[in-house]
Amino acid sequence: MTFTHQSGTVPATTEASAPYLRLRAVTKQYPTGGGVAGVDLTVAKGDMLVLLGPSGCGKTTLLRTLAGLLQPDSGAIELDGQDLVSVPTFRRNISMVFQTWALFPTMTVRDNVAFGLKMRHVGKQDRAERVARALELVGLTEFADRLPRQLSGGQQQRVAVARAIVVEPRLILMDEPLSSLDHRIRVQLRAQLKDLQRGLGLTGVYVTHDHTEALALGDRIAVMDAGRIVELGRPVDVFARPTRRYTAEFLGLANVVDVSADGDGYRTAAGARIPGDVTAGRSDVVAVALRPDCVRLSQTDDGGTPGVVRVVEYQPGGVLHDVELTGGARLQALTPVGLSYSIDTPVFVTPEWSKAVPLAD
Ligand SMILES: Nc1ncnc2c1ncn2[C@@H]1O[C@H](COP(=O)(O)OP(=O)(O)OP(=O)(O)O)[C@@H](O)[C@H]1O
Repeated sequence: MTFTHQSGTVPATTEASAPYLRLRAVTKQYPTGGGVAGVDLTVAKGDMLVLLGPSGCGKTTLLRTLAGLLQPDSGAIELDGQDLVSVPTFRRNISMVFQTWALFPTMTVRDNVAFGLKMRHVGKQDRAERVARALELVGLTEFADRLPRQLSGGQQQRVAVARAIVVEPRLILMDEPLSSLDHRIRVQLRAQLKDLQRGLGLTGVYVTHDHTEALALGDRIAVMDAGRIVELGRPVDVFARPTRRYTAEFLGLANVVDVSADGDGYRTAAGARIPGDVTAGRSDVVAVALRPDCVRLSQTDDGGTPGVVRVVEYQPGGVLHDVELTGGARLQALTPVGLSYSIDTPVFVTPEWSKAVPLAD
C-alpha cells in the first residue's frame, strides 16, 4: 500500500540547490555536558536530511533547536532566508513527529488531526476538507471516528503524520518516528513516508540511529558524533565511500583495517601491502574499509593468508564468514550461499585491497 498524492514525484534536489534551511555554527551545550557544537548544515527545499548517529550524539538536541523547543547558545538558523531563532515556536509553522505518537487520547482521529488547524483559527469548512485530505493521504479515512487506543501502533503513527502534514508545515521534523513499531510495519511505513514526503514536496529533518532507515529515507545523510557532524553526503556516498573511520565502523562496514604509510602505498599490521592509488596521495589515511564481498576465500593454497573460519552467519546477501587469520587478525568475507564454509574450516583469505576505501580518523 502506498499513499496517494496529487502530484507525481518531486525530484529530490541535491546540495547544489539553493539551501532552504541553513544552520551556521549552531551550538547548544547542557551545563552537565553533551549537546551540539558548531553545526553547519544546509537542506535544499523538498529534501529529507537524515541525522544519523548513536544514542547521545546530539540528534534530538539539534532537532529540538530547529523546532524552537531549545534556544541555541550561539549560531544562526535560517529558513527560507528568514532568521528562525528569534521566531517563537508556535509561529515557525514547523511540525514534529515523535517516537511516541503523543496523540490526545480522548479525541477522535479526526479531532487529533484537526487540532493544529483549530489552533491556527482555520474555518470549520476548510478544516474539515483539509483533515479529510490528510487522512486520505495516510490511508486512514475509515478510521476518522476512532479513538487512538482503538488503532494499532502503525495506524497511530500515521495519525501523527497526518496531524503534522495537515498544517502544511514549512519544515517537518521527525525524531525516530518508527522505532517503536515492529520491523514489518516499520519497513512499510518508511516507504509510505518517503512517498508522501516526495509527493508533497516536504522539506524535512529525520533523526534515526538505524542506518537502513537513513538509507531508505535520506536525500542526504549527516553522520553525527559527540555533538558534531562528521560526515555529510548522499546515502550512496556515505555508505559506499565513507571518509572517516568512525562512519565506517558505525555503519558496520565489516572490515575496517588500520594501516600505516609504506613508500607510495600503505601496509596493514599483518603486512599486507595496499597500493598507493587506493589512497590517491591522501596524507590523512589511518585505516581502510573493505567490504566483505571483496574478500575471497579458498580451501586450496592460492597464495592467500591462512586462517580459520570462526563464525558463520546467513544474511540476505549471502553467507558472512568471520575468519581468524594466522597472527590473530580478523577479516569478514561474504560468499554466495553455495560457496560457504562451516565453522573451524581452514581457509586461505585473499582481500582485494585495490577495492579498499581510505579512511581518516
Ligand atoms: N535536557 C538535558 N539536560 C542535560 N543533558 C542533556 C539533556 N538532553 C540531552 N542531554 C545530553 O546531551 C547529549 C545529547 O543528547 P540527545 O538527546 O540530543 O542525543 P540523541 O543523539 O538524540 O540520543 P538518542 O538517540 O538516545 O535519543 C547526551 O549526552 C545527553 O545526555
